[in-house]
Amino acid sequence: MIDQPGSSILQVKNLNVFYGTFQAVSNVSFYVKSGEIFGLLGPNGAGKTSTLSSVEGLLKPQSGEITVAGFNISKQPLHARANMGVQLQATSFQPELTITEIIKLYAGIYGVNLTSEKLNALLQDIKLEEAASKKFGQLSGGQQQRVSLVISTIHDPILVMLDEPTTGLDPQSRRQLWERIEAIREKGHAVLLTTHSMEEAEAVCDRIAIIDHGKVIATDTPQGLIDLYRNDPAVISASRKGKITLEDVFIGLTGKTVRA
Ligand SMILES: Nc1ncnc2c1ncn2[C@@H]1O[C@H](COP(=O)(O)OP(=O)(O)OP(=O)(O)O)[C@@H](O)[C@H]1O
Repeated sequence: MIDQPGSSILQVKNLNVFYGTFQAVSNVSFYVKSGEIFGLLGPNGAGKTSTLSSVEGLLKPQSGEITVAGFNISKQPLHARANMGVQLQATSFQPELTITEIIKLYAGIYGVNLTSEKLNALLQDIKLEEAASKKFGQLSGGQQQRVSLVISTIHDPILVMLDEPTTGLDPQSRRQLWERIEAIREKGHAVLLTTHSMEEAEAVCDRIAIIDHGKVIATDTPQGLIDLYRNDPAVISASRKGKITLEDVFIGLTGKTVRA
């Protein structure tokens, strides 16, 4: 049941994804409002990427309805996709191209008029102005992530989707990326991200959904989930430091077993 979607930019209703006979996503529903950062949390194999790929239109779900900015992803895919920005994996970019060439290439693909002032401002913003002529393949993982986020937001989409955006980043780069994600929220746009970091979920997400075995098992604000489950015996037994954290709630709800 979707409660109070309000001014939702993204609505996902009763999403079901199968790979052959295996059901990876089962009746998943959630919404993301304007000015909201929404996190999908779940153990390995829970169905987060399958959900994200369905929203991105890269995967055709067996059933369910997805609307982005009011456009149905299967009926009006071009309109829906024009309103979203997807952070691509570093391996999606041509390593021989320079940062400048890659940013210009994607600006062209998205039909964005990128003046040299705007390009310089973007490069300054991600602290890569001096590396502008470096080949993408020569950048560190963190630098590549920053370029990738710039590209996903170059056409100023109202929904930005990030699959584990800060994995492998040092604390400084992670903080900087969080600030960039928060700047998207401040514009009144929406962010859907996946993360394995409970710290990240608590630091930047306004609401989260915990997914396990393809199903949403809880949705609330991080603090709301802690308050709701703090007396749950499984959550208390997961607690390590005498106080209940979001990670304790996550382990309490999804179990201690490492997924195959
Ligand atoms: N192309 C595919 N063919 C068959 N099974 C798949 C395929 N893609 C994903 N799966 C399976 O679907 C389930 C959900 O995978 P998914 O990648 O959505 O999980 P996830 O929550 O993103 O996991 P992780 O945290 O490990 O990235 C897993 O059991 C996975 O093995």
